[in-house]
Order: sequence, then structure tokens, then C-alpha cells
Amino acid sequence: MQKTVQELVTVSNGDRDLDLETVPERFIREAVKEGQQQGAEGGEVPLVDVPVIDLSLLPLSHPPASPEADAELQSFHRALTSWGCIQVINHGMTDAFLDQVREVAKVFFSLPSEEKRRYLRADNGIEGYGTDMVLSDHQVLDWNDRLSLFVYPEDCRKLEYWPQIPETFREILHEYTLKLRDTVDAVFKAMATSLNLYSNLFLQAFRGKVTLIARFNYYPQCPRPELVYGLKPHADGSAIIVVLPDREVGGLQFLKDDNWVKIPIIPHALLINVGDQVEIMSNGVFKSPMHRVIPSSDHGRISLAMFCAPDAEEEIGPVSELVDESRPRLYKNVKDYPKIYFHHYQQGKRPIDAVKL
Ligand SMILES: O=C(O)CCC(=O)C(=O)O
Ligand SMILES: [Fe+2]
Repeated sequence: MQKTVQELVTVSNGDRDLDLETVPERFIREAVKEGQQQGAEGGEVPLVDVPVIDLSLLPLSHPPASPEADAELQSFHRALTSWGCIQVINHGMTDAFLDQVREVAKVFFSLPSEEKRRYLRADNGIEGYGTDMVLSDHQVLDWNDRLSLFVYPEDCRKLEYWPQIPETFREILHEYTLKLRDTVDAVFKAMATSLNLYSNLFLQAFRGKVTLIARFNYYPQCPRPELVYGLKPHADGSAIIVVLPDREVGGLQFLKDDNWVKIPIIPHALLINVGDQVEIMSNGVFKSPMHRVIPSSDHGRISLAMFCAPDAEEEIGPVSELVDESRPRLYKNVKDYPKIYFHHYQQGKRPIDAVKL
């Protein structure tokens, strides 16, 4: 396999000591190469608050038990219909546990290359350690290395890709997965409740079968962040995505009303995005937001994204309760949306447009 980004930047003394002074051509954004990048792209991106939702207050069925629960449900609904993104607090995981999850990821990415390469992704595989998938010679590469693992259901796990160092990696990822299962169930129930539908609607549509894929992202420090993307602008292809962002280093940006904005770091909140599959199922009521990551010039950044999706065998489509004369059906029914997603993403298109009616 080609060098990882981390190998390219030749870190000699911790994260701060970068030998690389220029960014290799393959990472340079198309717009920069074509001389089209506008001032704002390289300049300041404003900081805008993302709605903060207290998960412990969200009612999981009708009717909300208290005025507070009702108010929280309204905020949740507003956030998902406008932003498609929330920061969740009181999600049931302690600060110390989230820091442990971050720590095992940090230790893994700090291991020598030879050790990490024991978990290298196969050429045409999804799981394992590696870089942006190289699909064509002209593809602009993301300034990002990642470790992707199927984590749920448990019988899908391929332990040969699960790091053995640090020793606690497997156990902590297992525990995080089980806790997140509860979190995503609660979010799906609150979504349905906020739409005045019965709370198990999404989970039943998935026939109780959800899959979780963990993606540990590492964005090494970059000498010219304004020339590259840590992750190119994209919306996520799953149903919902739960991100544990870096505690200190920002970089995640969202497209809000056609402008890129930064969001504040809330160290122990989980960031939850609507993915394309929930946009489709909600007939466009909930929005799958465009987002991107810009690396930092001073520090490496680590995040853990958990992609939660129905089984690829399940057909999904707008739920009938959300289709009527005033809101005609906007999307086709689809099976194996991730396949459609990757096919269109590779071509630089927005995948959800391919299933619009
Ligand atoms: O690194 C982040 O904060 C976001 C990651 C992300 O958007 C993704 O993995 O799809
Ligand atoms: Fe994403």
C-alpha cells in the first residue's frame, strides 16, 4: 500500500515536529489547482453553535412526561430539520470513559508503522487500517488515515483487524459499542416520537437489525491546511452517525445555509448527524448535512465516527406516514444504499441525488 499520511509527514519527535514542508500534489484540492478557491475558503470560517440536546430529557414515547421533556423534544426536532446535527449531553457515558476511548485510539495511532500495518486494509476491503481509498489516478486524496472496524452485531467482527496494542483496545471498543447501541436506540425512538409517530417506527423498519461500523480517523498536522481536506465535503451514507470528536483540536465544519461554519468543541458531548438513510426514510423532513474536516497546522486530530445503518438486505424508503398530498414522496425505495453511495461518491456526486424522484 502507498504511504499513509502519517508516514508522509515523518514525525520525528511527537506530533509537533513536522519535516514535511510542502503538501504533495495528490492532496491539493481541485479548486486550489484550478485557481478557483475564494478568499473565504482559506480565510476565517465563523464559529456557530450546534443545538445541544440533553438525551436524558428526551422522551422516548408519547406523550412527553413533562414540559421540560416536551421542550427538549421540540429543540431536537428543530435541530434535525434545520441542521441535521446535534451535540448530545447526558448520554449515559462518563467523561472518564470517553477519555479512555480517546486514549486507546491515540495510543494506536502513535504506534510504529510496522505495528499498525499488521492491521492493514485489504486492497478492495473496507475494514482495517489505511488511507483514503484510491479509486482513480486523478482522485484528490484526503489528509486522513483511518482504522475501520465492523463492531456490531458481534458475529460480524473480524478480530484480525482489531489492534492488540494497547491491550485494552478491544475491551474498550466493545464496551463503547454496547453503550452506543443504547444511545442510537434512544435517538431513533426520539426521532419517531418527535414526528408524532410511534416510537419504534425506525427500529421496526430496520427489523431490529442495525449494524455499527467504527471509523477511527487520524488527521496528521498539515503544513498547509488551506490547500487540502482532512475529509472532503460529504454527507454520511448511513442512518445516523455518532462522532466522538477530538477533545482539543477542532476542524469539523458544516455547510449551513450555503456557508461553511465551525462548531464548538464540547469535550464530553457526542455529536450526532442525520445520515442519508434517515433523510430518505423521513421523506426529507430530517436533513443529512454536508460536512468536511480541515486538518490543523499545529496538531494531529483524532475522532471516532460510528456509522449506524440498517442491514444492507433491508429495503428502505420514505415511511408511509410521512408521505401525503402536501408532502409527496421525494425518494425511491432502495436496498443496499451504501453500495449506491460509494458508486456516486467516487464520481464526485452527492449520492442521495441518485435516489431522488
Ligand atoms: O472527524 C470528524 O470529526 C468527522 C468524521 C466524519 O465526518 C466521518 O468520518 O464521516
Ligand atoms: Fe462524515
